[in-house]
Amino acid sequence: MKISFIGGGNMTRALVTGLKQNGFNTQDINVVEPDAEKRAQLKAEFGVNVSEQLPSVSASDVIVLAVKPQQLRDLSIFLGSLLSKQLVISIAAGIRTHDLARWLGGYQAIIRVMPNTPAQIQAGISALYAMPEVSATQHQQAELILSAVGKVLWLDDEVKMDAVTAISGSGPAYVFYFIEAMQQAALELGLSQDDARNLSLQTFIGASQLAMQSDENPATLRSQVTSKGGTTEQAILTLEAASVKSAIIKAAKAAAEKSADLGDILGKD
Ligand SMILES: NC(=O)C1=CN([C@@H]2O[C@H](COP(=O)(O)OP(=O)(O)OC[C@H]3O[C@@H](n4cnc5c(N)ncnc54)[C@H](O)[C@@H]3O)[C@@H](O)[C@H]2O)C=CC1
Ligand SMILES: O=C(O)[C@@H]1CCC=N1
Repeated sequence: MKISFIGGGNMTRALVTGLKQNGFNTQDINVVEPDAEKRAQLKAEFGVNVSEQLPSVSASDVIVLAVKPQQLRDLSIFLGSLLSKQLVISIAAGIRTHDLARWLGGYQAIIRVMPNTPAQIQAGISALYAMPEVSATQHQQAELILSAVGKVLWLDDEVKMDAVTAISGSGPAYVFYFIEAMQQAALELGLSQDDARNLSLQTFIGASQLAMQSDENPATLRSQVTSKGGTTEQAILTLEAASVKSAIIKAAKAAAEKSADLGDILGKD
């Protein structure tokens, strides 16, 4: 299977890293990227083919659209004439498949995907939504690519993509934000950089794995850490007083709303 990525930025790098680590032949990957420095870096780092020219994608079985949502329309209007039988995968936040199909001149072999950056260590999770016209083989092609870099779930309703974007697409940023705060606290409490990093990250990994493997819900697991009159209780009381949980919920809802807005606004053209 030959894959072309259009846009050689953060998410393409994450996907290509994961695919390479999983044994995918990078000679079968082509990246179209206007920035010469990025092209040279991608070629040197991954051994992929790179091009400045969009027509280079015609020879691929799968074309992954990995440009910013705001860049997708202009690109798609040109891309439409180059398509014959390829599967088009769009990872752009917010952009709905029927708008993309319209920009591509009525081309409907489209799967919309929301991946996330842990794909680069094959620990991603991607949600996929296929237009009804997508063939069984094309479903398998998309699943093969995305399952090489993490877990995969299919959505039956494209509307859910806004929620997925807010949770797993943007989610790594919320987790890194929390880790930043934990590390800063560790430093302010007098620990070294190394100890701050190790203690924070191993705590995140350990707690996540425990939550994954346990039958208990996170609130119960939290209560098992929280001794009455103890240290955790003081921390949780402080978090509650600062409305941290409701701020996180509000943040995710703002992300979902932004995804829907991008679809509404950019889809008008
Ligand atoms: N970064 C993330 O965590 C995630 C991003 N996404 C989506 O992936 C897409 C790309 O995001 P990033 O990689 O973060 O953005 P980015 O800005 O890092 O990469 C976009 C790349 O596209 C290139 N580009 C611009 N116009 C182009 C054109 N006409 N032809 C070819 N390449 C062109 C730019 O030079 C840039 O290198 C976005 O639509 C975003 O919504 C989806 C899931 C997660
Ligand atoms: O921030 C963004 O718009 C993209 C989509 C999900 C993660 N990054």
